[in-house]
Amino acid sequence: MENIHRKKGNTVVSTYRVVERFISINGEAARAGELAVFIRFAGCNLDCGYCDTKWANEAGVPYEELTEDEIIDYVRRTKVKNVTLTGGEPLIQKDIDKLLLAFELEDDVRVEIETNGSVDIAEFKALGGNVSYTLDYKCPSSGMENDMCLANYNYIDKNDSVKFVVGSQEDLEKCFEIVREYALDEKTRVFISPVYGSIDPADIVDFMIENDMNDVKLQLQLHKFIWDPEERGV
Ligand SMILES: C[S@@+](CC[C@H](N)C(=O)[O-])C[C@H]1O[C@@H](n2cnc3c(N)ncnc32)[C@H](O)[C@@H]1O
Ligand SMILES: Nc1nc2[nH]cc(C(=O)O)c2c(=O)[nH]1
Ligand code: SF4
Ligand SMILES: [Mg+2]
Repeated sequence: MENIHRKKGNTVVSTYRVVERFISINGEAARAGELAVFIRFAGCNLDCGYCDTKWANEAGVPYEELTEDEIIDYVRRTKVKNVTLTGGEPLIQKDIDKLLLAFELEDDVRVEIETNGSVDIAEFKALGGNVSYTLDYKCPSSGMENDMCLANYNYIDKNDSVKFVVGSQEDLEKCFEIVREYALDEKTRVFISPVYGSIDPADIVDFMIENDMNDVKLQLQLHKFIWDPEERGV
């Protein structure tokens, strides 16, 4: 993303394009059901056919330009311990490494990054800290499968997750193949989630049973059951 800076005295500080920030329960992955504070950044390098947040990726989307201090101050004021950085694609935001380092000083918070699986996470993992990565594997129906950075499976651990958002039997078969090829169920948490409204979750369960997928979890996006699935800020 384009570099944006703001001056604070003589110091130039980075700013981040935030399209929405809100408190909710996390509807997805390892901390599903727990309170979380969300920071959603503008812009994405992919264009998944099913994306439920396309609006955040549009060129003219309104955004706030927030500094690290402003983001961290907001998170502190919420008193919520789980922070989800999402988008758009959080890991293509200019200076996101600086924001992650700033979060390291916050002892009480756990940061989760929802990332699309196309960005090499090695340099971010090397920063350490209280950060976990929820990495999508973009299945065939997303149209973005060729962009996956498979080297990421060398860096993930049990504090991270790989999520397969599936919309078809072909997606399920690809999920099975990738989990097996990279032994993902031994290295990390694995979630299978339906593309909302595109596949019956019961078909996912049948597939899991038929293929002895013991160490993966079906995950339905909780927020889409609690609120209108089109609603923002939840
Ligand atoms: C909107 S994306 C933003 C973060 C990042 N760009 C990514 O793709 O992981 C957050 C999560 O929502 C999932 N998602 C997007 N549209 C969806 C849909 N229609 N049904 C189910 N999950 C969806 C994505 O696969 C991803 O796991
Ligand atoms: N409640 C809620 N939980 C979420 N977990 C991941 C989300 C995302 O869009 O990345 C999300 C979201 O948009 N809402
Ligand atoms: S990578 Fe994430 S934000 Fe980007 S288009 Fe796909 S689902 Fe949407
Ligand atoms: Mg979402």
